[in-house]
Order: sequence, then C-alpha cells, then structure tokens
Amino acid sequence: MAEIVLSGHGLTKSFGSAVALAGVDLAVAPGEALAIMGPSGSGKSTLLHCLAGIMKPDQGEVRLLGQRIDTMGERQRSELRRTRFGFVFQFGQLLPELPAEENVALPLMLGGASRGKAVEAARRWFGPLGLAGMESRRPGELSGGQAQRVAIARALVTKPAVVFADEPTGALDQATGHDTMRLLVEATKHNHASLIVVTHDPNVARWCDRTVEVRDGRLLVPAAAGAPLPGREPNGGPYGGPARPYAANAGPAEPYGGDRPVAGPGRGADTQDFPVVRP
Ligand SMILES: Nc1ncnc2c1ncn2[C@@H]1O[C@H](COP(=O)(O)OP(=O)(O)OP(=O)(O)O)[C@@H](O)[C@H]1O
Repeated sequence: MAEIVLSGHGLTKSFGSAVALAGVDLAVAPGEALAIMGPSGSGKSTLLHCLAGIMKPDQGEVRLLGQRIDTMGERQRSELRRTRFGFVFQFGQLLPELPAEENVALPLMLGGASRGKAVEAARRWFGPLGLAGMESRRPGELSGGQAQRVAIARALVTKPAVVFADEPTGALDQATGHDTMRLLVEATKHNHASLIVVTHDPNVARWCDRTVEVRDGRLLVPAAAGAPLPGREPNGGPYGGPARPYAANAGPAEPYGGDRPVAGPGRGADTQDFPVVRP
C-alpha cells in the first residue's frame, strides 16, 4: 500500500438541508500534488476544510500520518494547522499592517521563535521567490502575484506536511497565475510537503500530479494516493510535456543535499533554489 500522509474516509458534511459532502474517501501520498476540481457548489472547499482540520465532518475520519485529527478539539486542531499545515488562499490573506517579511515570519513567532530568528528565516524565501527587495513592503504595496508569493513563503516556512491552496491563482491573470503555480508546486516539492489545490481551472490542475473531481459532494472516482483516475494518464506538464507519474517525485522525505534537481512540471533553467526549512 502506498505511504499516506493525509487521508479522509467516509467524509460527510451538511449545512442545513444542503449536502456538501456525501461520503468522500481520499488519500494523499508524501510529496504528492493533488488537484481537486469540480463545479461551483460541488463541495471542493468543504472537502479541503475538513481535510485541513478547519471544519469537522459530520461523519467520517481524517488522519494525518495515521493519527485522527477530526476528533481533536479546536485548540489542538488550531495548533496542528499552525505546525503541520500551510495555507494559500485566493486573496493571500496577509496581514495588511505587517511588512511582508513579518507576514512570513508570523507562523514561526506564533510557535515561540524570537522575532529576530523568525524574520531571518523568513527573509531566506524572498530571493528564491523573486521577491528580493520587497521584504519590508506592506501587502498593499505588492502586486497580486507578489502577495501570493509571500503567502507561499508563509505557508512553507514552518515545514508543513501538507500545503492547502484554495483557488491560489483565482485573482491573478493567466501569466501571473502560471508563475505562481510553478513556484507553489516547486517550492512545496523541494520541501517534501504534499500539496492539495482546489481549483476550477484545468491549467492550474495540470501542475499537479493527480486530479480528482467532485460532483454533488462525491468524488467521481474514489481515488487512492498516487493513482490517476482510471483511463487517464497522470497529469502532463503545463507545457504539454510528458506525463509525469507522481511516484517519480514522491517518497519519504530525505535530507536535501542541495544538489538534487527537483523534478517538477516546467522546471527550467530559471528555477531558483528554495530554502529547505528544518523542523
Ligand atoms: N457555511 C456554509 N453554510 C451553508 N451552506 C454552505 C456553507 N458552506 C458550504 N455550503 C454549501 O455546501 C455546498 C458545497 O459548498 P463548497 O463551498 O464546498 O463548494 P465549492 O465546490 O467549493 O464551490 P465554489 O467552487 O463555488 O467555491 C454548497 O451547496 C454550499 O452552498
């Protein structure tokens, strides 16, 4: 059986008479990038929120590395979200009054790191993400794409096991969205984190190793970690390159020696070396 980082089993969730999830089974492998697609109102965000411990399912189980998280209390889940998960939302959700570097440093400071150490760690992300010189800008002084790159740094700075992204390029033009997805996928893989992306956009999903589709609160095909939908190849790269089975990129995290190329769609000569965060 494939190694699993995060799994949901038999997930249901209703809001009054609206059934958002009607029994979803889903598992994500280490280092795997998974896209969740489906029409508006099909239950994508609810699924992401249940998997991320933001919301408790009505029924079913969510496990992180085998440990149930859906039964945890709000405090424990909140701690888990801060330490084991990273989040990138459509509109960055950066704190407008803080400089970019402090937005990135914040999860570390909330975990008890000194401001100096946290900001030092945060600054390491700015060059690789094409944000050099923008460390002290406030979010209002950044473009939408730059703000999303700050959000990517903030999501990864704590070395999460899983990064959740809900329409991460939804507010960006196509070219900026393309760059943002490239950076999100590459930086996440570089740090051996799994990535779960909710999107309407097939161009976004193409960056991921695998896509599952949600309709009326159910997956069209129950999908195991690492398995492409039957009859479909794993996603090809955004340049229409060869299909790239996730297994080539996943596997147990290993210390990164700094010289191993990061396999990923569209990795080109311009790809930067991202910091590798240590737990
Ligand atoms: N907080 C809530 N209160 C009431 N109904 C909700 C709530 N959240 C979701 N729903 C309902 O649950 C269903 C699934 O919603 P969800 O947001 O998960 O879908 P989605 O696929 O993410 O949609 P979109 O692509 O439009 O964001 C919808 O019918 C929605 O109206």
